[in-house]
Amino acid sequence: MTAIVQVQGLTKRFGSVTAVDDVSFEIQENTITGLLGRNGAGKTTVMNLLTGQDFATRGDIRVFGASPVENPQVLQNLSFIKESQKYPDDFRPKHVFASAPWFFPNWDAELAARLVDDFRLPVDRRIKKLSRGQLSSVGVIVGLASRAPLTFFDEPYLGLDAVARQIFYDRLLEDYGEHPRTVILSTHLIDEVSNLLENVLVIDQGRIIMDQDTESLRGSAATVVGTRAAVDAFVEGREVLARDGIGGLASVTVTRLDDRDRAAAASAGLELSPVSLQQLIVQRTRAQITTDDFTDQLEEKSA
Ligand SMILES: Nc1ncnc2c1ncn2[C@@H]1O[C@H](COP(=O)(O)OP(=O)(O)OP(=O)(O)O)[C@@H](O)[C@H]1O
Repeated sequence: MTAIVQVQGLTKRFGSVTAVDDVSFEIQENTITGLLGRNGAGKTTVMNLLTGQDFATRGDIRVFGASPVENPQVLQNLSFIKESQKYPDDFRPKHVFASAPWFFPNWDAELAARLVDDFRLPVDRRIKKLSRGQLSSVGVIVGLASRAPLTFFDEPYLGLDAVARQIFYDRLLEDYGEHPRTVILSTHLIDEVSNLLENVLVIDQGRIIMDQDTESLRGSAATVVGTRAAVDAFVEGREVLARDGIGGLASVTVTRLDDRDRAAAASAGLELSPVSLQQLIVQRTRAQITTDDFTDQLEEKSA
């Protein structure tokens, strides 16, 4: 495995706001990674830093082994698709696609044409007149057809309808299968993309709170359902991510169940159900907040 992105002790401050707080991580070549987190968590800031669009306050970033800042060798291998992309005033989608080969050496015009059909994009209409979803599809087409060795999608599909989003996921997977590359995707639609993602990086308040492959993450927790007494007895002493219940029934999400635990749950008459990636991330993010609050309170008390 080759690390395409290597980040060490990265911090970005905007005045008194610490948007990225001393984070370190790596992203391996030819993988699809989800950069996930709540609003304002720091995702766009991380992407801006990795693509050389902003300067770090502190820390080290290596992309293809070098700093991305003003580095054409690195930048020509990147494609960064973001919601706030600006185009010249009189540009139409056909102008975007015609100029793309200048920026992207691997540009595939045939793929772009196929995607234009898939998304039913009016290529002759001025960009300013496009609907929200049509504008997003311009970005998605550029991101896919550019076939950049390292592609960033930052919330690429605002306004895209469910059919168009599914087309994006399907085409990304197909094309990635034929032309492997490294993709970093930031999104709030975690369950929709969960089958796409091989790794997840979860950022919260500027810190990485999860850096894991999706497979092991999925297997890391399960929800135990049954009578309250049996569930309580089973989960005692375990790490609990979430609790729910009604009347005499309880539903508790716990981590790290091995085969023996699963057999014990079955013989206690309990049901185990898998936890979706979205549930897991929401629960872990909440657990982190609670732990942070608790630590803050302790620090305040001891001050
Ligand atoms: N130029 C700036 N000046 C001041 N604060 C900023 C600036 N850019 C970002 N921030 C702050 O940094 C934090 C991280 O912002 P960022 O845009 O990276 O979050 P995000 O995870 O992409 O959020 P969202 O999911 O809402 O798009 C936020 O608190 C934001 O308000």
